[in-house]
Amino acid sequence: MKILSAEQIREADQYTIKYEPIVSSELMERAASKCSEWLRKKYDIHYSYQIFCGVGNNGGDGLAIARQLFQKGFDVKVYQVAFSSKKSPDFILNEKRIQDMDIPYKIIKRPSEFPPIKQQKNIVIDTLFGSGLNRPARGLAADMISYLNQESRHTISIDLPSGLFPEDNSENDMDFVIKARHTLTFELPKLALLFPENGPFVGQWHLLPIGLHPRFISEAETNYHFLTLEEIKPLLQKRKKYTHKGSFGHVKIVAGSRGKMGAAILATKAALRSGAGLVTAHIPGCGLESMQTSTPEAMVEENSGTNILQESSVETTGYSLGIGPGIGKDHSTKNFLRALLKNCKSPAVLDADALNIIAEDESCQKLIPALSILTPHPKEFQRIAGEYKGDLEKLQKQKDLARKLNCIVVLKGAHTSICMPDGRIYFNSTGNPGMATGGSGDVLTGLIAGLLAQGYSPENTALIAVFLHGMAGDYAAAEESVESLIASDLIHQFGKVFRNLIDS
Ligand SMILES: NC(=O)C1=CN([C@@H]2O[C@H](COP(=O)(O)OP(=O)(O)OC[C@H]3O[C@@H](n4cnc5c(N)ncnc54)[C@H](O)[C@@H]3O)[C@@H](O)[C@H]2O)[C@@H](O)CC1
Ligand SMILES: Nc1ncnc2c1ncn2[C@@H]1O[C@H](COP(=O)(O)OP(=O)(O)O)[C@@H](O)[C@H]1O
Ligand SMILES: [K+]
Repeated sequence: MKILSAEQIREADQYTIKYEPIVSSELMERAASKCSEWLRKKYDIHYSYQIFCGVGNNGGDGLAIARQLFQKGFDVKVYQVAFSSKKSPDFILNEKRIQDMDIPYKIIKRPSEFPPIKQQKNIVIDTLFGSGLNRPARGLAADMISYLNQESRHTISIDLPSGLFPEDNSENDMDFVIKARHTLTFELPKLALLFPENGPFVGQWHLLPIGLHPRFISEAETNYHFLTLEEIKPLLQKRKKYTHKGSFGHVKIVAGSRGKMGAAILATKAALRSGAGLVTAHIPGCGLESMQTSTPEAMVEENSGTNILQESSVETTGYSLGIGPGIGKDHSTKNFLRALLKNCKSPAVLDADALNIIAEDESCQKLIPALSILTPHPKEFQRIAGEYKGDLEKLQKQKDLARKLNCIVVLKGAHTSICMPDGRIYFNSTGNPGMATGGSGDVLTGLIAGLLAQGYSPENTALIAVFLHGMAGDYAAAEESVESLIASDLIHQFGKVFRNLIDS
């Protein structure tokens, strides 16, 4: 699914109006009815609504939502926040409709007119600004936003939390952005909804399709995508009858040190459960017994080091390598990694301490095979890419790094972003906070290495693995809870994930 800019979304609205064709007020009516349906599904008739409208089309949405809820018998109060006299034509039309009905409607011109916010079974609908915001909120609008943030316990924003720009908020004044519990956004996700720093404003967001013209969307150019099931399903290969273990590649997990063998075991098990034909774990001697006992399906190759990985020759030809979980940063491990990378000619997966080591050693970065997949979490990313001010700058640094190293950079977190060397970025749609638990990254490393071994391109490997990993997290959380989820649970869910994706 594409992520478009505010400008492109405006064009998509206009294109839909012209070529569907549909009059703009009808498009607004359609958008509003998606919102009121969503609200009615979630909140029963005992809930009341206080709807705060600006004077543009976002405010127009608010007026139409108010009318639709009122017609269904809900207790609705509507407020126009008169921060400007320039009302949009569709706002004026909907204002007229509301005034012709018996819906309580007040115009707020100054803060002393702010109404009390009902606390019990009451929803505040925020339609002050949507994608038309062109400067930070000031004056009456800013005061209204502060007041609602202070008084309302249950705010739902339409299209965007008012005050938030759809992409770049680096120059915004975040004191004057609505803090919503839910954001109902139209048709396509906006970049700002995917940034962790905007989480407190956006709350949980939901996509409501409003039937923008598919031709415009399919022809629109963008570097940003939202990764959904529809994109992933066609990428998956079904196993053929006359295949054998040699058909599914050989993974080598290079991982572990004393006290951190769990990382190696999790990555190895994940590689096995990803469907790789063979998996070998290259580990320090201290891990031999635990690995063989916990994971009898894997072969073990003992490093010359007892407690850490140190210089020894490792065969890399014919393997998909997953390097880094739990290896530490000992001087001898650094030398080992350098020699390993020098030797390795095909794309590998680099994670955890492998990334921390290359972060400190620029010359080592040049040894990373082209189209390798790097999987830093935000702290590891900062070590390699340097400091950044906000999430937009972080994204730019991610692009710079992917281009510089000619690698795929998977920046982990909620909505993990996957950046290709040419600058395309995919944001993941699966996963949940239950996955913020030690070892879940190691599982991802094993899964990526396992898919890579089976012949998926590095690009498709990264997309599929991140999506499946999150899906496994969602299944695990649904079966147990986000609180109790541990990394091994993810591996246990791989079976169900594959079955649902490939066989369905
Ligand atoms: N036909 C359409 O184009 C559709 C538009 N829709 C809604 O329309 C919204 C966009 O509407 P608009 O473009 O009218 O803009 P908004 O309603 O988002 O913004 C309101 C107006 O306020 C002004 N403004 C911007 N920043 C301001 C500030 N800081 N202080 C004071 N005034 C400011 C702008 O000139 C803008 O016209 C979308 O977010 C969506 O909610 C939906 O109804 C779907 C259909
Ligand atoms: N809040 C969250 N929502 C979705 N996914 C998350 C969240 N927090 C963490 N994850 C996922 O869990 C994994 C954590 O990886 P990482 O930080 O490397 O853990 P570890 O090093 O302990 O294995 C990543 O794949 C990340 O995307
Ligand atoms: K809004």
